[in-house]
Amino acid sequence: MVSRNRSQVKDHLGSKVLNHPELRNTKATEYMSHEEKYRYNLSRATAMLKLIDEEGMDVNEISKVMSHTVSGFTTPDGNPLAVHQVMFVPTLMNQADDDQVSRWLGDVFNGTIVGTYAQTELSHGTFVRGLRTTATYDPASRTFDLHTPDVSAAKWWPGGLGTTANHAVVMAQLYTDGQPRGIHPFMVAIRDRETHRPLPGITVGEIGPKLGQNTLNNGYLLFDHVKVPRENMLMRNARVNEDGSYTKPSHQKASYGTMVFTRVAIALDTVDALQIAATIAARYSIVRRQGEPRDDGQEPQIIDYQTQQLKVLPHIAACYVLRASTARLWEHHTHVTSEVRGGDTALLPELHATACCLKALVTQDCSEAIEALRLSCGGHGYMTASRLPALYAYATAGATYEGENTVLLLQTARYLVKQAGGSHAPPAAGSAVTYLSRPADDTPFAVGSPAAYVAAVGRVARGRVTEVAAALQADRQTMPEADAWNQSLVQLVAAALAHGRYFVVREFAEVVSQQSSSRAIQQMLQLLFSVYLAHAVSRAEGDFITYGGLTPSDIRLNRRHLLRLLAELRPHMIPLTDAFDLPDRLINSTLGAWDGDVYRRMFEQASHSPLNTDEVPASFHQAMLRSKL
Ligand SMILES: CC(C)(COP(=O)(O)OP(=O)(O)OC[C@H]1O[C@@H](n2cnc3c(N)ncnc32)[C@H](O)[C@@H]1OP(=O)(O)O)[C@@H](O)C(=O)NCCC(=O)NCCSC(=O)/C=C/CC(=O)O
Ligand SMILES: Cc1cc2nc3c(=O)[nH]c(=O)nc-3n(C[C@H](O)[C@H](O)[C@H](O)COP(=O)(O)OP(=O)(O)OC[C@H]3O[C@@H](n4cnc5c(N)ncnc54)[C@H](O)[C@@H]3O)c2cc1C
Repeated sequence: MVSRNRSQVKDHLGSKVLNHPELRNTKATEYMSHEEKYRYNLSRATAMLKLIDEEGMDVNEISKVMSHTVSGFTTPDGNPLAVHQVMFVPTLMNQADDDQVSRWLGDVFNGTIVGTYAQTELSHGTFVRGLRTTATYDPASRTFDLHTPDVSAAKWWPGGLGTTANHAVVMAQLYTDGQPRGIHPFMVAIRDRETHRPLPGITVGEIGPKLGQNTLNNGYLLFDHVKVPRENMLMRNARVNEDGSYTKPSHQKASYGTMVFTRVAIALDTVDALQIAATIAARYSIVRRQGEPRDDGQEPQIIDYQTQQLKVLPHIAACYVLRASTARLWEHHTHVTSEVRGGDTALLPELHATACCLKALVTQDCSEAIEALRLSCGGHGYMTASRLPALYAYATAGATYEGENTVLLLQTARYLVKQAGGSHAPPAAGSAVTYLSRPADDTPFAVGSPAAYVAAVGRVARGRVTEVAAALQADRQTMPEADAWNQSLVQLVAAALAHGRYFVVREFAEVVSQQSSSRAIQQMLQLLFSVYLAHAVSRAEGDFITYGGLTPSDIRLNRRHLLRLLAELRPHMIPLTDAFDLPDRLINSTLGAWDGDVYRRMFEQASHSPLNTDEVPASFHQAMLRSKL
């Protein structure tokens, strides 16, 4: 397959799955049992993997398939092979050495090896250094002894581990020569390739129901002194030689590379979920009429209420703005990864800092936005068939997995305060933090000027970062580092989010300025940007007064400006969501179909309820009448 960008891959696969003999026909899964749902989603995930294979995609393109637009259709209850595709395969590609890649990859691609990424334990997820699974090297047998010291160190959460995977990349504390060497990845067979039974010493199973995505097939895993050959430690970065001598990786956190990649992918993908939710809410807000009839005798379309415009329209603008910045992050990741593979890790700290704060900002914004969009659909938004609950469950999981958001924002803050204090290597040209070492942009604030808003967002970021850096510095003189850090946690998180917001708006400003193909498109992008900026100010008015140079009068003007902009955007709402180019079957919502035939669809989906099969369900007689209540 020729190289395509992510959006082309998504469109291409979208049309392929809609016409694929094993994928095109869907079933409603709401009334299936846990086991039936798993079987249905697994068989579709497998058909999808075959399709990817037929398409001849390379590993980089496989990760693009993660697009929620496509995977939400193929595996509506969660893809049991997602972690295989998005974490296991990339970990092998990036952390196994060339010999190991050639040893395993054939079996991975012919489906003999199905894997997961087993890092989190019952008692440790965030604090990776605290993981307690051990891998102790024995030079005599040239094996590692993998062991779970007690139940709190059981691996817990890995996707696909429950009943699907037969291999895992296990992150464990390495010991050689009696010395702890930190967390390292090991390729471990956990189930027999033929029988799929757990191998000796392995205890494995599924962890049970969750808020959503119940067929991700998350699992638990314990090791009772399982012997793993030396050649199964992934050795692209660190090495253990036969005699037990140990070679350190070129970068201390080289083994955390998969997490950086997945954070970037999650940020991109959560915007897909927001686009779907925004399309559903926009279409429903046009169809739905309710209230005192107007002069034309019709009840108003709910989108004509100002409050409804505020609930829906800023999130459509956010789709455009966040799509652009996450796409830029993806490009940046691709570039830095190739540098790191070539041995140059100079750009890694900033990539890590940016990936952490964008993953956090995007998943937080998108999950809040999807919930607001769900509420904007009133009672019907609460129906499973609206798809909005599942979209929320998907987006909010992204706020926790792959690094809990607060924790990731603190990683970004750590980088920012070091930059502000000059204790980090100076940023490279084009870095996203150069503004911290320059005087603040003093462009005066003016409603109607996107450049003035961007400057104000920059002043907020700069003000937040420099203020907390100074507070931290002062506290460090009087108390231990951990206490000083803890005294500033809330402000550090706010500083990292402000930095993330500045990154996002600068990237979009560039997109708008570079758009030259059509004046009309540029004007529309400007309008979307203005809505996003005015909404951002309205959500953080205190910050814009405290750090951004806005006066209370500017704040009042901005509130009015935002409402005017929403009225201006309102006639474009449907074209702007149609432009996401989401076929009805990929949207899969009673409220969000293109033809707006909402009420017929709602009745149609109710007909699937098993409680409607008989006029009087047997359960009624069994449970109520017999109990003579
Ligand atoms: C919170 C973390 C980052 C702390 O890690 P720790 O080892 O304790 O950090 P230190 O305090 O020792 O060192 C900080 C130091 O290291 C740099 N750094 C940290 N991470 C990276 C990285 N990935 N790449 C480059 N550099 C990194 C950091 O910048 C500091 O540098 P200094 O120069 O300032 O010293 C860590 O524990 C962590 O990442 N926790 C989150 C755990 C997590 O994300 N788990 C994911 C599990 S898999 C999953 O959830 C799958 C989901 C399914 C799906 O995605 O579908
Ligand atoms: C759907 C799903 C799928 C997952 N898939 C996988 C997988 O495939 N593989 C895998 O290995 N893992 C997986 N995970 C696990 C996931 O990565 C962890 O749950 C996540 O990293 C958060 O860690 P935790 O659960 O330890 O949260 P905790 O760290 O216990 O978080 C609880 C609270 O403590 C706070 N907190 C913790 N540390 C700090 C700190 N230093 N400073 C300030 N506040 C702090 C957090 O902010 C949060 O409010 C999955 C999780 C989910 C929900």
